[in-house]
Amino acid sequence: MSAIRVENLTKRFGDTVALDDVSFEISEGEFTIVLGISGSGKSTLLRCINGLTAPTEGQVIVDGDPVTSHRNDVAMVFQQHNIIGGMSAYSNALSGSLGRTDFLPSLLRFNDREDKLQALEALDMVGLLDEAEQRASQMSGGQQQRVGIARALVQEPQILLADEPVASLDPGSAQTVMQYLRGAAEQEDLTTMISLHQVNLARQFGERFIGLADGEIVFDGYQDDLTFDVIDELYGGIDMEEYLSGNESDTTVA
Ligand SMILES: Nc1ncnc2c1ncn2[C@@H]1O[C@H](COP(=O)(O)OP(=O)(O)OP(=O)(O)O)[C@@H](O)[C@H]1O
Repeated sequence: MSAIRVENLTKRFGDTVALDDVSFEISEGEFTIVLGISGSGKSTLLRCINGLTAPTEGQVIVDGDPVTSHRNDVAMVFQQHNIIGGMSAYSNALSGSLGRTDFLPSLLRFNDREDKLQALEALDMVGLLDEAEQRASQMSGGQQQRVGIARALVQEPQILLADEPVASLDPGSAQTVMQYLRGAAEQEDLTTMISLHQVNLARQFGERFIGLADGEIVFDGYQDDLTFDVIDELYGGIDMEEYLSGNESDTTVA
């Protein structure tokens, strides 16, 4: 059974067609990167998959069930780190356990030893165990994003979505965050979908790629199929000379 099945998904915002009859299936454990220029529909697609946005037509099936609202087994990491600056990295990670159960029971679970261990394990997985006590607001953008990933992991998702998780980071931090994301996804055997602006990072870390343009799928394939011609078609103005010269870390295209 596919982990995610998107069936004839269309999303309109007034006259704007953000997604236009999009269909694909993602197998369990696949690490997929969604590519496309700004406005191509990447965020809308991810938001429909985790139930934050309701489709106009079509549906998303997760683990055999149609998505009708937000699901706790689908975790999302956002571009803006969405963590609480005044709390420690550890407390932020631990708060991921709140989404797992109803509010009151989850509050009572807040002190569960198991949850605490899990928060520490998740911080370890993103390389921040030594910084567990540090206040999130005092951490770098990349570290804060890793805290966000740790919190998502504590949620115990089956599916991990990340909407441009490294868009606001410098190239080095972006690389590090992607390394931890891929590593955690592999370790936890998560089905993962990430939207990215950076083609170089996509090629480096992606397994499967879905390319969107004007809300339609224009590419769906694996590493070997993602040729420069495909990238050029997706992004048009990308500076391929710079890309091929190895100065890839700044190849942000949208
Ligand atoms: N809540 C909304 N209300 C109105 N229009 C929207 C809304 N959300 C998205 N859109 C429009 O839908 C289209 C797709 O937007 P979306 O954010 O999904 O693209 P994207 O590829 O994620 O872009 P970016 O990379 O800039 O985040 C755009 O034209 C956008 O303006």
